[in-house]
Amino acid sequence: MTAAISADGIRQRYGDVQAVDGVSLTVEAGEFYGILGPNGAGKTTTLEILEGIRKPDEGRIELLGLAPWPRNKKLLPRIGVQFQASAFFNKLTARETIRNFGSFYGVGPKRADAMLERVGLTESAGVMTDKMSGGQAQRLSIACALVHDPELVFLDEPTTGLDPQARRNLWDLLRTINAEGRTVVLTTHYLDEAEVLCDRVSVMDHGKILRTGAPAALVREIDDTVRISVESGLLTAERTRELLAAVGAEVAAVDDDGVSLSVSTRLPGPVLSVLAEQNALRGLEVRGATLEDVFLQLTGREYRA
Ligand SMILES: Nc1ncnc2c1ncn2[C@@H]1O[C@H](COP(=O)(O)OP(=O)(O)OP(=O)(O)O)[C@@H](O)[C@H]1O
Repeated sequence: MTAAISADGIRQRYGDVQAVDGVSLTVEAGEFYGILGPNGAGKTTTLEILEGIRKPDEGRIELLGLAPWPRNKKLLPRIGVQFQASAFFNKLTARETIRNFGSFYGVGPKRADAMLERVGLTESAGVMTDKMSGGQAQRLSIACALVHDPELVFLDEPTTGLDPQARRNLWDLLRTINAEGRTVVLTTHYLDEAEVLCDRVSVMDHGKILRTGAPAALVREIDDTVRISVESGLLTAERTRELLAAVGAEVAAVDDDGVSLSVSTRLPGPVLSVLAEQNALRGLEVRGATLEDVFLQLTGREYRA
């Protein structure tokens, strides 16, 4: 496969903050690629640099084989960038907005309206953008990014703030966009989103990419950690740690979020025995590792989006 994007040694500093600290990555053509990290990890800055919207302090980028900076007009029809919903003119309808975006690329009103239909907004075509729901606005912003049929699409946290149903609907749309052959690069702070959508994901924190791989492969790499949860309040995290240490149980982490007490371990047997002896099995759930555990292992702290 040909690389759609290759970036090497990107750095960006804002005053005292090293927002991007030596990022190198490759996105293959046709791939669904995710940059996953908590707020402030440096995802948006990285994305803007890859798109050619922002000049990095350092680093080399090739986008579809060309340098995106200084702004390369040849690239613009080939890439789609999802604008944040707030970038719309409030007093334009959805139809006027998509037609406007289409006109930037020489796309006529018929094709622009067809894109509105693609994202399920035909019935809301006459609604002013400031009267749209969060899900409708996100769909419109994706439609605007796709109106000129680009081969590479960048999406910056496209499902943030949506309710679960609206998120699932958007996931279906994004899968289709990718299945049609477009390369998709998405940033997200949702672990489940990265797990469900992405062929490969880069886990990012404090401006650095910590690991890149298929979500399932990243999870497998951390050696089958199992997460055992019981109701919070049965045992404190501290007491649990003491009890587990007393029997020599190997645990990666013990955490109490006020709802559940969770223990991550490679060897669930001794942990379950200790909890059973303490009569602390109410609400028991045992599940395999997820990207959350990958993040914990890579950073030593719980994932907080
Ligand atoms: N224009 C700016 N000026 C100064 N600091 C900035 C600017 N943009 C971002 N930062 C800082 O750089 C760091 C990375 O921000 P960035 O927006 O790239 O992260 P992010 O992972 O996309 O976070 P979020 O999910 O909150 O958008 C943060 O500490 C942020 O506060």
